[in-house]
Amino acid sequence: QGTKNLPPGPPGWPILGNIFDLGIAPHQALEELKFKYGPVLWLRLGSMDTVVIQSAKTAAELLKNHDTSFCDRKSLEVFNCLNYRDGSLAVGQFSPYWRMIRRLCSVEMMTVKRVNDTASIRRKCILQMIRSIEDDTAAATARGESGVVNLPHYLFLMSFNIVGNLMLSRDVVDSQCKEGYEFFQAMGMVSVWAGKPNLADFFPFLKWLDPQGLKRNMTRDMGRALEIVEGFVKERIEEYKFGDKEKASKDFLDTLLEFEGDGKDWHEKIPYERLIILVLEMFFAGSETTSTVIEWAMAELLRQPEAMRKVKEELIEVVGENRNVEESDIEKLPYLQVVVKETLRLHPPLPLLLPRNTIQDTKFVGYDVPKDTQVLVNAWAIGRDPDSWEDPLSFKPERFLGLNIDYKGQNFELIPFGSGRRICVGMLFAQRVILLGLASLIHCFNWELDKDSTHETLDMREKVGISVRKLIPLNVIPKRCSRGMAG
Ligand code: HEM
Repeated sequence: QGTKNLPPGPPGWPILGNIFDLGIAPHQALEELKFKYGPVLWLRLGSMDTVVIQSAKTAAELLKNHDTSFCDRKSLEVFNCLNYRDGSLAVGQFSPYWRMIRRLCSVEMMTVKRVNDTASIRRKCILQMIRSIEDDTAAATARGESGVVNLPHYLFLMSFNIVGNLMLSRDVVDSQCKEGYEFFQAMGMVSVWAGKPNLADFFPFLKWLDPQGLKRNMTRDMGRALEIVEGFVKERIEEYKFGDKEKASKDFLDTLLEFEGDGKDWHEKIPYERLIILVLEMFFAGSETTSTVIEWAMAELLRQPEAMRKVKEELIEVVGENRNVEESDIEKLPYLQVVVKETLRLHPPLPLLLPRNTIQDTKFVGYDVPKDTQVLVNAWAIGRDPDSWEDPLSFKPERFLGLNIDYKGQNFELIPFGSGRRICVGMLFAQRVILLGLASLIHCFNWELDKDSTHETLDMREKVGISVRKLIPLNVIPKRCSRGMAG
């Protein structure tokens, strides 16, 4: 790199560079390196230059003061199949198309009004989840079994269905929707292929060889998922033609289909192929991330019976026992809110956010960062940084009471949704689903751990994939307690 003043980092191997420094849980391995090299780290991953940012102060510098230089994305090689990247908002390049979609999301689809107007969708899907948990537990008990449920399974179905209703106004995973199950399966596999480390990301000369077969598998499964979404889109276009469907309100698909240009960055309709990619992407971006947070929150609360008791008491006081929790109750549930903040601090589902890429040579906190460098922000390490947090590894929701720190991209010690131009577009939706989902689970049931664990021994190890989940899915026994949820 000639005379450039690059950030410090560990020496690398010839050709391979620092690939082995990443280990199986890169966010954890990178945090270790921070203690030796400081909060701005330089790595060479094969032929990919990488900068890692690991403190609140440097993250603020990057995402507030240098966001323009770092607002491009570095995309994984598996997303280069089926022209996915061209249509994508999340891994798409910083371009007029990206600006147009981003603006459409912020101004039309993800506004506070739209989020408020879709409260009934979240309510319906969360009630469906509660009912399935109840029915399955009753059936298991009737068979003489213990009634243990695999909580993440129900959570994932619930959040997947919420996205389906927001995007397409339909229960995608439903016995009435025959393609739904196949779509659900295909999307599960898309997450698997996207979550596996791929040698072709580090060595571009391996791209055409696809040595692990990841791109081949992705092409098959994403291809199937796109075909199914295309079927849904065609159905909608037919409905428009015959005008046979009265809809109370527009969904995401209507907004995309009706769009005809913004007079600024885009002057035509959204190309059909890209529109399908965008719909699919919302399932990908919005399901596992959201459900994972609820699972971690439940696991933390089951380890701390005192905190669980406080959430429950607050719910009984505000909601009572004879009706369901509503979104309008949430603002009166301060303890629930801090439980969610504390969960997002310790368990951001995307610990390294989504990789950025530099669009130009940039001087950053005294270092030179060349054009086309991958930039990772370790939100996981920042959330556990002793310089920002007292007793950082303990789950203590109380720390947030009376503290004006939120996760909306202004406080850089807590950035699970990122910050700046590329901050998560689904943040408001996710926040509502997490709060209402968690509140409803705790309001309706008393939860016990299965016989293999106690609150002291519950396994909290992480599994790294497209998001970071619990290695051992949370298996719990629900005991029905509230009389709400009947309707
Ligand atoms: C707990 C739930 C979620 C978490 C933690 C999360 C986190 C993130 C993060 C860290 C980013 C990258 C931010 C950056 O680069 O600064 C992101 C981007 C994005 N998220 Fe989320 N997300 C969640 C839920 C959702 C939901 C529900 C949706 C949509 C329905 C969504 C859609 C997106 C999209 C489209 C982007 C790309 C934005 C862009 O590149 O311009 N996310 N999310």
